[in-house]
Amino acid sequence: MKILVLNCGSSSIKYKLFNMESNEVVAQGGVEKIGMKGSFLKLTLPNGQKVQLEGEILEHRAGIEYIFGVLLSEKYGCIKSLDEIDAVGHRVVHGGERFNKSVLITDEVIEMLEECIELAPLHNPPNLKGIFAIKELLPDTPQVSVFDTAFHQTMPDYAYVYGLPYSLYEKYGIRRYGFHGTSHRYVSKRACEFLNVPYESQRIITAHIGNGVSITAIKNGKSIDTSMGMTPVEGLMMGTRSGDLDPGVISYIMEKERMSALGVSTLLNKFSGVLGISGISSDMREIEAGIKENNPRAILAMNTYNYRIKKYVGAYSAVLGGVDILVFTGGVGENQWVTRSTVCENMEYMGIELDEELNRSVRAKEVVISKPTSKVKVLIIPTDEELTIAKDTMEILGR
Ligand SMILES: Nc1ncnc2c1ncn2[C@@H]1O[C@H](COP(=O)(O)OP(=O)(O)O)[C@@H](O)[C@H]1O
Ligand SMILES: CC(=O)OP(=O)(O)O
Ligand SMILES: [Mg+2]
Repeated sequence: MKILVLNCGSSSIKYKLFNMESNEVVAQGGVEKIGMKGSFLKLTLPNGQKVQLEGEILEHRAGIEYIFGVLLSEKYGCIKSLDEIDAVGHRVVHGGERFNKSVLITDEVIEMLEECIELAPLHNPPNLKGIFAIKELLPDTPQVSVFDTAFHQTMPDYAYVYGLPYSLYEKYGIRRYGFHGTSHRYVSKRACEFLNVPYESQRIITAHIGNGVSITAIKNGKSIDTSMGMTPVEGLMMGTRSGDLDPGVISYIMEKERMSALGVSTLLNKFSGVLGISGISSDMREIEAGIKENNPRAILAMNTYNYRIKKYVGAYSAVLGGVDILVFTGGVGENQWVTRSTVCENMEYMGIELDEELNRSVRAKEVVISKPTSKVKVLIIPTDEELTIAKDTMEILGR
């Protein structure tokens, strides 16, 4: 059985084609700069080599057609006919309160997804474009929607409600939803399998530290709190997103800089966080390079970034009543030892004892990085959102 997983963003479409019998990725890549000058498709060949193919890709449907062309091509292809694709699984960012698990996409589901657009105007419209394109191009192929928000629907009301007039929640659904749920679910379960402990009775903190950053408290297999909010800008500091901030600052900036709502949203989402503080880049590898050159703003960006993760670990330890497992994942969580080390520093009081030497020497693989005496097991678990989406898709189709 072959399942195509799509992650449609505003100007990009990432794809992976899985052979579910062997759990293998048979093709992967992405279209970038959709609707812009210089759009292209980048693919990774089975031998790891990367290939870039230029093409005029004006909108999402054309992007998916381009991907199909490559999947079928003699030179880079891996299938002979599109009929070999048994199902398509989509990453959908916002499922609001309507979806607490993955679903088969029907016309009724599409209507509900359209109702969620208001909550995620940046993310859901491109997700829907992908769904519509597949509906047209592969009308007989089942599609499944896997939501970033679904795993967090188990949060208690006191964790998700904001301190605003309750009517705003009733009127617009303004509350915490949380994101990266597919990743938090996958790595928390994987950690328990790896440690051979029952998922249903653990207190787990999962730190997804990538371009977007979020942290989740999981008790007895359920998300009970998470750092992202109604939108993915709340919580930890990220590559380009501010994370937590005094709400008073927003109206102040709008007034002082004569900024519109859209302007301030762009500022908080695209020009803040690590990029905003450092003035160098949103990419942690470049921040590390800046630190080597003693760039004070790179140092400040790194310190702020790590400090905030530590603060949330402490908060979620309180929320969970102690911690059994702490998981690091995402591009930074898997690769950057200094963040893991700083977060775990002086945490012996709550049972975290990191094996410093081991932590420095490992990256991007499943490994326990705490000392054998550590009460809290600290792990790196590389996330795999796409495989989780493919597995959900297969499960929903009852195969
Ligand atoms: N070797 C590394 N050392 C430090 N940071 C890294 C390394 N590799 C990747 N990263 C960081 O991971 C980020 C991307 O994380 P990832 O989880 O892949 O992002 P996305 O949210 O786009 O899926 C990059 O911006 C970079 O900061
Ligand atoms: C929802 C979200 O924050 O996703 P990403 O980290 O992929 O930007
Ligand atoms: Mg990611």
